[in-house]
Amino acid sequence: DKQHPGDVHLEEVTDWPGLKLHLGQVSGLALDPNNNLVIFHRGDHVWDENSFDGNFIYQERGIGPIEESTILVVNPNSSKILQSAGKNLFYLPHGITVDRDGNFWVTDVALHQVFKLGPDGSRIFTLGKAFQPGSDRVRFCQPTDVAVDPITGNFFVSDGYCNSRIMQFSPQGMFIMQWGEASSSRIAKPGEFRIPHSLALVPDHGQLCVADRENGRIQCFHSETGRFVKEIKHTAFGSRVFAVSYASGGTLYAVNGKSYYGDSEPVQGFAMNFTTGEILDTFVPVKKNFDMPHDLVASDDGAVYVGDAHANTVWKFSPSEK
Ligand SMILES: O=C(N[C@@H](O)C(=O)O)c1ccccc1
Repeated sequence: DKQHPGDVHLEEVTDWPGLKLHLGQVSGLALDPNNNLVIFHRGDHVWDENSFDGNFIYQERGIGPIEESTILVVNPNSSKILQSAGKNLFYLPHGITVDRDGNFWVTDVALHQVFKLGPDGSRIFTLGKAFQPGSDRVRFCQPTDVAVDPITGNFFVSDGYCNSRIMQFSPQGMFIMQWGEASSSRIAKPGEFRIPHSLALVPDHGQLCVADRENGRIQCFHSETGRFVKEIKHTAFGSRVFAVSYASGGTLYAVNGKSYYGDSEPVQGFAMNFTTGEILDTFVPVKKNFDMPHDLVASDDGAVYVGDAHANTVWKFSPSEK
């Protein structure tokens, strides 16, 4: 394909100024219609083992929302901050996407809500009941990501750490349909999830791909019907796949994660041929290591950005001749 022929290798842009951005836990990355990088981070808030009780109720409501800008729009080369938004709105940012009109769509796992913000960062609407986890049509449970169909304007929500479903809504936020169920046995079947963690629309194939995190696999579905199309899974993924991203041109990108029982697979980025699923390339930073790469976004010009929720860093990778 045009952007990732076999003889190209992604290498870290080691002098990218974005490495110097002062960020909290980086939970989500997106690209806006001008191909600027959008970073969603947690400022001085962290998600750790004390953040929630056994019923997924956020325990740190008293500290209030993050006061600093949680949404930064930066120049992809100079990393100059072009816009700051998302002040005093969020408690635990998670996923982000920007639609073709420049609206920001985000999830907050503490609020259990999905927000649509206008291009200026103003709140347009929210779905979900603040701080109230649930699994009906008006409540989420730690929703993880949003994807917006550029043709229909319908949007999808991956819900979530404590649910196992993908929900589809109309452009105005009316529930349309949902699919998915929890993986019950060790062998996960198609359409089952163990933390649907990240979404990637593949518009040229009419598909929505999901990072099925704890099943260590990517599942792709027909976006209009929810019908299972295929699974992409590799031994090299190890036990957890955190994020997936698709840039027009046929390449699907993903990052895996350390597993609890420390299996041997290294934590790295993957570039795959979307059609065949084969791994075309893997990539890691040059100096620092990935700690918990949490999201990634691939741009049509071949650059790939990885955000790390423990290293509090965003890395930039670009294709170079092998
Ligand atoms: O997965 C976790 N966090 C990341 O995904 C994230 O920070 O979004 C997590 C799980 C248990 C306890 C604390 C954090």
